[in-house]
Amino acid sequence: MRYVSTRGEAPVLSFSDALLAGLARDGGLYLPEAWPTLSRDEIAALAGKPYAAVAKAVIGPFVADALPPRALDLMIDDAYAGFRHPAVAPLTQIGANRFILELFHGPTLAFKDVAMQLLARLMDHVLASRGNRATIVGATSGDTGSAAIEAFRRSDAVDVFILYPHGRVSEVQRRQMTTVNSPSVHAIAVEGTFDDCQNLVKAMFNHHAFRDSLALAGVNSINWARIVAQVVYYFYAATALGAPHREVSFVVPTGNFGDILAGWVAKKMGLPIRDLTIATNVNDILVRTLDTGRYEVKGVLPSTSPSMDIQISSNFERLLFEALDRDSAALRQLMDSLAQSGSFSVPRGALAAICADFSAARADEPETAATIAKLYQSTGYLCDPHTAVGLAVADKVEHAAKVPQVVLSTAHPAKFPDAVEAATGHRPALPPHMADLLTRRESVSVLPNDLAAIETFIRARARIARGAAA
Ligand SMILES: Cc1ncc(COP(=O)(O)O)c(C=O)c1O
Ligand SMILES: N[C@@H](CCOP(=O)(O)O)C(=O)O
Repeated sequence: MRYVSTRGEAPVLSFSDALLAGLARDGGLYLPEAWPTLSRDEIAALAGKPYAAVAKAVIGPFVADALPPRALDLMIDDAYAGFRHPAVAPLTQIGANRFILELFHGPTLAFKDVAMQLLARLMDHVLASRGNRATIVGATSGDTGSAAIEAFRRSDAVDVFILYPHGRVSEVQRRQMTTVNSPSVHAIAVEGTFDDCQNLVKAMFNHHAFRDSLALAGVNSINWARIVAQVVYYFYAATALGAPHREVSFVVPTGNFGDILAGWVAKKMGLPIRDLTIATNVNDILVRTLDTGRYEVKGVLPSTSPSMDIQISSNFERLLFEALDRDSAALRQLMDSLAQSGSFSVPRGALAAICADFSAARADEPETAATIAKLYQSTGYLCDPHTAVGLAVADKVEHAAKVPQVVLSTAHPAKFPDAVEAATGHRPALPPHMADLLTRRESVSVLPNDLAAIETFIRARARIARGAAA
């Protein structure tokens, strides 16, 4: 399988090269040259299989010619062995035909662990086989950063620099990033929003001299391997609920558009998904885009679901590329307009294609709090505010009653205890492995939203730049 850039001006790469490249050199995002499919029988055979077995079947075609199958299998087994729930991603029924897919049983209590645990093993494997090192730079609104730090902190092959928006993540999220106490891990609080952090990371990748001298690698969903690992749980959940003999719908709390894009990829691979619903908080650029055809960035509003306080929804570029029938020149025009004016209009045909596959709705702050409270009062189930956005939106969208509707639960409620306690009066406790998190010593560098300042900071600390332990 080969990988092409959405912008059409970067080299076509193998899986391993795309894995290490992160952002394409033309500023675009990699995706496969063609979509592999699973037959109805192959999908049916996944029902009831352990999570790791489903992962091997789904991820295998994307890496086929890049890694020996046995190596991939071992990495997948190892990645999911440490999850706190034996099912890795269990389904909980909360209504007649409504289910919550719990994706927060990994080490840092958010869905990011599902992909990041595998990504770290894949990267270590490829770097070791080449005798290389890398410098990871990532942007986070709270969860990608903690998941990446946890997954990579014991790796000798990488240094990790994570940029997060100063004062805009929960205390638990911040402490997960700032209390690691490892010389190869650096938490950087940027005076700005998540969008600023993501723009800085992309700017570092687009600064080729800097990128090459530090061997930059990306762990955000700009990295294709992140998306492909997230495709797995759509197959896992849907086959548990009757696919391929029955269609299933998904509602996905959305910010950077990676998670729901993975659902769309599952559909391209043959999984019978009826509806894919984008659920946003008040940062509703995607809802506005589907409603009006105009993708228009506005200021980021802080919310109780801070991980989705995002306006520039990076992976929407991959969907647009597909909706434009892979016309890179047309895509580049839209991205140029975004860079210059903060907006673009989605061409009519592309918008129709997108709306055929996706619906979208937003939940505001009172709706989110009311949803957490209502679910707790009626069932005793505590959900986090991001999951609550999904649940609130699930109530708003038209839904075929015979089709199971799965709402992705993207974080553990204990990551956002203030919002959960305000809504229910109950403060969720951290699991035992994190019980002392709030008393650990923090180490963080606060830096301005300034590319030169961030690059100077990273260059001074990255072992590759210092020529150390190469
Ligand atoms: C808890 C949580 N829920 C939902 C999302 C949205 O996911 P995506 O950015 O893939 O759309 C994020 C961040 O990405 C998150 O951390
Ligand atoms: N919500 C995310 C934002 C970054 O998303 P990614 O999927 O592109 O890594 C976070 O928690 O950091």
